[in-house]
Amino acid sequence: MEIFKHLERYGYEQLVICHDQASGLKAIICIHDTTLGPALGGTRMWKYASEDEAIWDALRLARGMSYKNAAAGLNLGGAKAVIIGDSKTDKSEALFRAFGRFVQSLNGRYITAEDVGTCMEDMDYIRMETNYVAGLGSVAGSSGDPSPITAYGTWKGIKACAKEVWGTDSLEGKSVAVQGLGHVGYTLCKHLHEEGANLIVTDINAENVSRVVKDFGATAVKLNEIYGVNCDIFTPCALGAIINDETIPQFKCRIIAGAANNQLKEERHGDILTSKGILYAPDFIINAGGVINVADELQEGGYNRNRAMHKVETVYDNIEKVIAISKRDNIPTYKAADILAEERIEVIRKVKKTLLPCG
Ligand SMILES: NC(=O)c1ccc[n+]([C@@H]2O[C@H](COP(=O)([O-])OP(=O)(O)OC[C@H]3O[C@@H](n4cnc5c(N)ncnc54)[C@H](O)[C@@H]3O)[C@@H](O)[C@H]2O)c1
Repeated sequence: MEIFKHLERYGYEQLVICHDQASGLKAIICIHDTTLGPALGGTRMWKYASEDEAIWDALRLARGMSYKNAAAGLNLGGAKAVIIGDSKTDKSEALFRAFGRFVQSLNGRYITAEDVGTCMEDMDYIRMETNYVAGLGSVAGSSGDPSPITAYGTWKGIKACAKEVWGTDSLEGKSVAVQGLGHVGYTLCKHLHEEGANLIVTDINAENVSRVVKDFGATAVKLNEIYGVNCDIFTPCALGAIINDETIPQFKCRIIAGAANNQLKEERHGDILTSKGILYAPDFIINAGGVINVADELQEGGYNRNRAMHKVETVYDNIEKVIAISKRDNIPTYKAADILAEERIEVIRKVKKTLLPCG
């Protein structure tokens, strides 16, 4: 494992190995870039097959957070932490408090939050040792469940895509195929239905399907049929890697835009979508509502839901910016999304440091 070569190549700042024998804590905190501000990124708890796998995951996810936060227009850098362990059996107060002390030791360079395998209660334990944690369960004024805000931002992002493809951002009469009707998918269906879109839906959970059929008059299809249905927009809100060699030949839509993370199985699948004339809304741009929501807790005076909702509307503008860069540089949108983030970090890095006298 050539860690320093990798850190140098992608501009990483810091990799922290955290160990506490008594609680069994084995964690890695990776800070990718703090040009824009303190590095925000969740703590993942996972049964990694090896220490190398955990380190690589922390590196990959931290860099992803720099891009997500920068492109969302947040004054935050990117980081991620991973705890090696089984989230079903290895959690304890001591483990999260030990981890909280390591977060505190970074003195605000890293702000943590929940992620896969961790929950708000775990964040409450971390908070006993550090203030550098967002998304708390027990603290009044915390940002709470991010899903409705993510759904709202995703809806705005879909509208920006529609504007590009059809010249109007109205979704009235458009057919939208939604895969996954959980926390985000359900609320997104509500927005789409209220705007007059026709919904075609699927989910492995039959109850979730029935609810959307009943509440929004959606048409249900079998799990594997969702990719090939006749629709204008395909909206993945369940799993990653659903844009792949098997699904691409089935798509009949003009737009793929949804909240799911890591939708492209491989980058080349983004190139294929472009060659087929399908507009792809890069996932980390369109699903930024969750991080925008939690980041609002860090503002002076604490969380303000109206302000978070207002900020999430910029997902529309960010999709427009991605499309503009994609046209400017003649590149697929997934690459344009990276460039949007990189350009913002570079511009701010170069702003002249003028002396600010205190007092
Ligand atoms: N919740 C957020 O704020 C947020 C923020 C950013 C990204 N995301 C991403 O959006 C997606 C949805 O998040 P969520 O919070 O709604 O999760 P969720 O677990 O509440 O919902 C996911 C839904 O997908 C369904 N599903 C799982 N496998 C499926 C399959 N093979 N076919 C069809 N449906 C399937 C599940 O039954 C569930 O109803 C995830 O990929 C998540 O990582 C969520």
